[in-house]
Amino acid sequence: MPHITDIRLPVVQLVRVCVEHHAAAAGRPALVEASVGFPERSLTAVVGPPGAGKTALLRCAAGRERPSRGRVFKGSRELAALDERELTQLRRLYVPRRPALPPAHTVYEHVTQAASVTGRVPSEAAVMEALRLVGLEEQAASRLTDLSAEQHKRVAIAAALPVGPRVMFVDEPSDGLDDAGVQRVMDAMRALVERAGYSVVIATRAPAVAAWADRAVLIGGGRVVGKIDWPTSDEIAAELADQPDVC
Ligand SMILES: Nc1ncnc2c1ncn2[C@@H]1O[C@H](COP(=O)(O)OP(=O)(O)OP(=O)(O)O)[C@@H](O)[C@H]1O
Repeated sequence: MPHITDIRLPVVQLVRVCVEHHAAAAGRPALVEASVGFPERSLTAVVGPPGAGKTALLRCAAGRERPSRGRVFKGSRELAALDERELTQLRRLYVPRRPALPPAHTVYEHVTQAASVTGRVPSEAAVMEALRLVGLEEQAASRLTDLSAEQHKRVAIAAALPVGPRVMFVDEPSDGLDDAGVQRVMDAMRALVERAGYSVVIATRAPAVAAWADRAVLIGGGRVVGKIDWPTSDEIAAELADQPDVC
């Protein structure tokens, strides 16, 4: 079992992050003084109701959105100090709710091409290892059009693997999937943690999905309102229900 201790340096850390870009339209800031760290070799679920700020938090952590205030660190370095290549690497590690994949490509071609945007073409061994980690090595030659929504999610995760830091942000991994699909996607993420030492961060509305994680970070109304280690679905649901200002 992986251990979470607060003395380990987080792979990525947010310190009092505020996102106010759309505050006027939304009626409130997307994030308010959100502080959270994501330790290596761990699966963290950011969980809360619709509009709570989960996507904003993951996008800030992945360098896709610049906070209005506060700081984001990758290891000991602030994102603002990273060069463009390092930022591009980090941004690729965010997998959106519905990844758009080019239909004409095979799985192998897509992972190779997607990983090459940072300027380094991954070796065949690195691509096959990424596909093995997400359980798709036998689909390497399949066209993306022939795969299911669940397999698309795993391809999108694999495409982020061959280059870059060992951290991964997956927005709503269970969106649109049946129970078997959720199981396969979560198994793939658990493999990244256990077999490759990744810090995997997911955003989800569903306490039952968050219960797969080593730690649940509860978010409501743009604020981090709680953290539960080794959470159960019931504990998460109860804690969220107790929050007066959760959305
Ligand atoms: N481009 C935008 N324009 C206007 N408001 C926005 C925009 N992006 C985010 N928001 C607002 O910021 C807040 C947080 O949104 P965010 O998408 O981070 O929430 P979420 O918890 O991921 O929600 P969901 O579960 O529905 O994906 C919401 O109030 C949302 O309406």
